[in-house]
Amino acid sequence: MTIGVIGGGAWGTALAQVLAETEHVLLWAREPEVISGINDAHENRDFLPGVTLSPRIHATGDMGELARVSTWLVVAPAQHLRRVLAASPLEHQPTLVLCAKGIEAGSLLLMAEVVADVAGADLPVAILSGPTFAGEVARGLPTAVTLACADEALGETLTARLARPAFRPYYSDDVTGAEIGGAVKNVLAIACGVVEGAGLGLNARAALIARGFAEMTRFGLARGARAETLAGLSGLGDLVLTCSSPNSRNFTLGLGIGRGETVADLLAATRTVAEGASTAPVLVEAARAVGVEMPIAEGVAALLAGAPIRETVARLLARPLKAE
Ligand SMILES: NC(=O)c1ccc[n+]([C@@H]2O[C@H](COP(=O)([O-])OP(=O)(O)OC[C@H]3O[C@@H](n4cnc5c(N)ncnc54)[C@H](O)[C@@H]3O)[C@@H](O)[C@H]2O)c1
Ligand SMILES: O=P(O)(O)OC[C@H](O)CO
Repeated sequence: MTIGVIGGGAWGTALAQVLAETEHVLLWAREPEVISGINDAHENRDFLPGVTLSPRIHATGDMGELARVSTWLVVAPAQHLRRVLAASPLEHQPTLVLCAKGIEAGSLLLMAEVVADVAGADLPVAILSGPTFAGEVARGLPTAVTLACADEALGETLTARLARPAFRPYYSDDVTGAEIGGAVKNVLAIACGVVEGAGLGLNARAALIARGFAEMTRFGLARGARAETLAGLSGLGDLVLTCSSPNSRNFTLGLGIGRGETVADLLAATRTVAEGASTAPVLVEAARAVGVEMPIAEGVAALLAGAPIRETVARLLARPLKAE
């Protein structure tokens, strides 16, 4: 085995498939049926059905096996990252490439900050983020991502290591910017889904994307991100993708809310994760903590808590007029 992946959801499986073009991949998954499906039938029917997986991917439920490889792509959902890492053999000092998009509830920490909290700041960490629907990546369709790492030499090594003919990472040293773009776009995708589901029109969706991007930028700058990172693949690139397609789980959650379904029913009906649902209230709290206004994110958090759509939209439109 040459490289590890933690998390056998759609994204962990798609990344394993891309890496397996040239490497042997050890994939840790939680679900016994995912492990046996990958090893015996070369398919992850639960989270990425319809894709024949490389025989170079070996799935395991034993975290201890990860000690055999020194680089791990960590693809557990944001709210589970801390617990999953705490159970892993971190004492072997692996290099971690973090692939979840979110902010931890309670601590308000970004993913790299969670790692520093769990394992100490010395562990080498990078962020992989960008416009990446798992199904497209797994099918080998052209995709570009941001690979952010504060250590330039390591970042460039990882960029070269993860690149494949149709999978193109761009290096950045702005870890915070890459993290914030990915976390915030999920919340805005829910808003765009609501607009679609409630039939509020394409003008409204374009306004949400543009004003949502302004919110992302204000929050990012306040947290030390750079504007050009937020305007790149991991920010604006992913925002445009996720806000314009029902292939997005976050957009689809919003679509259901917009059509009048309850959030509880929508979340109960799926095993897949819509990170924006847990990120929205956390983002609102994190923005308040740095004195940044995020009215769209607040609207999404209110809708997720059960506020009526009509009132939430009216509140957004009634805000004082201001300069763009
Ligand atoms: N699917 C994509 O297209 C895509 C693309 C880029 C980034 N991401 C990000 O990758 C992360 C993982 O998403 P995904 O799409 O692979 O997941 P998924 O929705 O396909 O599957 C859910 C995942 O959550 C895991 N899970 C559920 N309960 C858990 C628990 N208690 N502890 C640990 N893990 C648990 C499951 O094992 C499974 O791996 C998310 O942060 C997501 O935003 C996803
Ligand atoms: O399906 P979503 O909404 O989780 O989006 C998947 C990826 O993050 C798109 O880049």
